[in-house]
Amino acid sequence: MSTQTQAPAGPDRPGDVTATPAIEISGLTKTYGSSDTPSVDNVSLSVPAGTVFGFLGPNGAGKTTTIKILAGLLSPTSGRTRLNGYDVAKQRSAAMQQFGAVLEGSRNVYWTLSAWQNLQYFGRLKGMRGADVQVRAEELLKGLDLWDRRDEKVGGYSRGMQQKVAVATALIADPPIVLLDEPTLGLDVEATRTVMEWIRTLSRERGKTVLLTTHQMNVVEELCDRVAVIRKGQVIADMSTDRLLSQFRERDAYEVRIEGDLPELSLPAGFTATSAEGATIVTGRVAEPQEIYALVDRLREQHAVVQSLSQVAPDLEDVFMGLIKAPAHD
Ligand SMILES: Nc1ncnc2c1ncn2[C@@H]1O[C@H](COP(=O)(O)OP(=O)(O)OP(=O)(O)O)[C@@H](O)[C@H]1O
Repeated sequence: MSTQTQAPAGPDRPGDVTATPAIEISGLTKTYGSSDTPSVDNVSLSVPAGTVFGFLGPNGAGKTTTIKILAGLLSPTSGRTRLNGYDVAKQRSAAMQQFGAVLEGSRNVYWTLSAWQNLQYFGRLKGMRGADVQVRAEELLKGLDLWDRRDEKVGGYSRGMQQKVAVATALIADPPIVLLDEPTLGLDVEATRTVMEWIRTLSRERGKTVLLTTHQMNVVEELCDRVAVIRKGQVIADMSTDRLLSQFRERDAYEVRIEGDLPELSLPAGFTATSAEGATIVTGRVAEPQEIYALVDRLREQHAVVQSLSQVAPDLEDVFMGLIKAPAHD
């Protein structure tokens, strides 16, 4: 007689992080109410532990819906999501211990409480001991430059400070997975930098898995190891960030800055000139790098003084448009 081993109740292979993806989404579909069209349509993705994964797509593509399902805030119409091997629907309590989340509009923060009170409240809610919450809250508030204003109500903070409190709240219980929906939306340059440095530290030094959505190309470029692009609820690309960027660098535009106001310049097809504060900016796209040298020669023939030549990185909208024309996976 043979003995059958029961499948473990937790992750498929507990402790084996290489075998269990941190985030696993299989055939996920969500149709809201009586809508005919699914907002998330048979999405499957696997995010290895320790990765910063960019979940990208145009407005209304289905990113927030997917994150809300991962966070257990919405039920899918069909399909399955697992966090560190724990099924979000069937092993809810264990799955909820695996992540912290920053959702749109800092909804994981109480505005009438101070930053300190928010962290105490959410730490206790996550089952932490009071003494541990105090230590962790101090570490987070100091790290995010909020310590001096920890006793003020979050509602009175600037948008950047509120977002930093949202990040701190998500990290209070030191979860292995961090879900960040537009973590830098509406932040100024300095606050964006702080939040980005934190995300990088979380991944590189603390081994966390980060899934983030963003519309900012620099965030993708600087932080993400891998990206998936979703459009109309469907994944149209799932590849390394390097591959995504190299594919689109070829389509990059160039910008040549010329001394003086010279809108009458004769330019090759595809280039345009605009005046800008005592200078002229010539922009356009080239198929071959040599074309840019031909442009510069032509400008010099017209006695234009070239001050600078730079490549303009594509923005994410360009990337999405390119992917729609040429879907890609690797
Ligand atoms: N509560 C809801 N009820 C009905 N439809 C919804 C609801 N929430 C989202 N949707 C619809 O689902 C689709 C996907 O929305 P979702 O917010 O997930 O997109 P997104 O990719 O996060 O967009 P954005 O970048 O603008 O935040 C959209 O068509 C949206 O209108």
